[in-house]
Amino acid sequence: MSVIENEVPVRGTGEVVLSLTGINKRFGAVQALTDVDLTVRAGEVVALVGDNGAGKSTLVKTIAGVYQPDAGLIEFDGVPVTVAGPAGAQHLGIATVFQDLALCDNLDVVANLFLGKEHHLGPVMNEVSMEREAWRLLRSLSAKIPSVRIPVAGLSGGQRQTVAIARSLVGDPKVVMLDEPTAALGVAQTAEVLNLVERLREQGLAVIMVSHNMADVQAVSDRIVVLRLGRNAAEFRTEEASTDQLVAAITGASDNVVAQRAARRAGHPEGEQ
Ligand SMILES: Nc1ncnc2c1ncn2[C@@H]1O[C@H](COP(=O)(O)OP(=O)(O)OP(=O)(O)O)[C@@H](O)[C@H]1O
Repeated sequence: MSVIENEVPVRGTGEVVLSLTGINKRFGAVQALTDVDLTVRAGEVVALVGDNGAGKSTLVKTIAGVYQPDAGLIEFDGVPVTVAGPAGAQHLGIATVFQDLALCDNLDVVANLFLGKEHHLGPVMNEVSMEREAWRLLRSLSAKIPSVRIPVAGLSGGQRQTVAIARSLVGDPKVVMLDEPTAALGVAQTAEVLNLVERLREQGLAVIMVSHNMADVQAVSDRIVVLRLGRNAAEFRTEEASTDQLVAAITGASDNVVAQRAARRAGHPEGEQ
């Protein structure tokens, strides 16, 4: 098995890649999202947090093209876009790793990575090219996968998450959304997955990570966006947010001076209050 050099494309960091303004989404009588704003830059990890029912999944699915917003603006690379279905999201360069990972247990790592996007050489699949690309992707994530020719059923939870994240990189996206990537993982595997998130940031990707785990969020994100009852409740620079402040913002006990100041500070340059 050949291992080629680790070519990792690094994009310009700091530019706004994805921007959502005033997003609204209603399901029948339920107003799931009300005037939600979200911005993600290249080389930035934004954690999306909130209690059950806060609207995180609805927002992720709206960005992923699964739902169409009732109102609001989505801009990708500064251009207003309509994310017309999951294929439209993929075409724009928005990849999503959903919680169920949607891996085919009986297929090997290579087959899972390129499911539906197989490389062809004339009428036959180009296994050599796919295997080479599989190793390149896994190495770009510093992933610990022993072989790309074993069925994913034999992999650990962390390795399965690794394969799902590597698969999201096929097609060279600019935005990667991770829905609860460490749910149900042990301590070591969680650390492994958080390392992958760091690698995504290093590659200049804009990363949105949904998580209930405040320790994970604080370990790996640059910014934390809190949703509550379908609205923006607070936003923090991660290094400025204490766990107490986060919990207060999530639960709604944030209508106190400390959390409001933190939220204001996150939205303004230093010294500008
Ligand atoms: N397809 C749907 N049909 C009807 N209501 C929905 C649908 N999807 C979400 N909702 C409702 O929208 C609101 C937001 O739900 P959402 O799943 O986005 O929250 P969440 O923050 O992801 O919660 P969790 O952490 O439990 O996954 C909830 O009141 C939910 O019941």
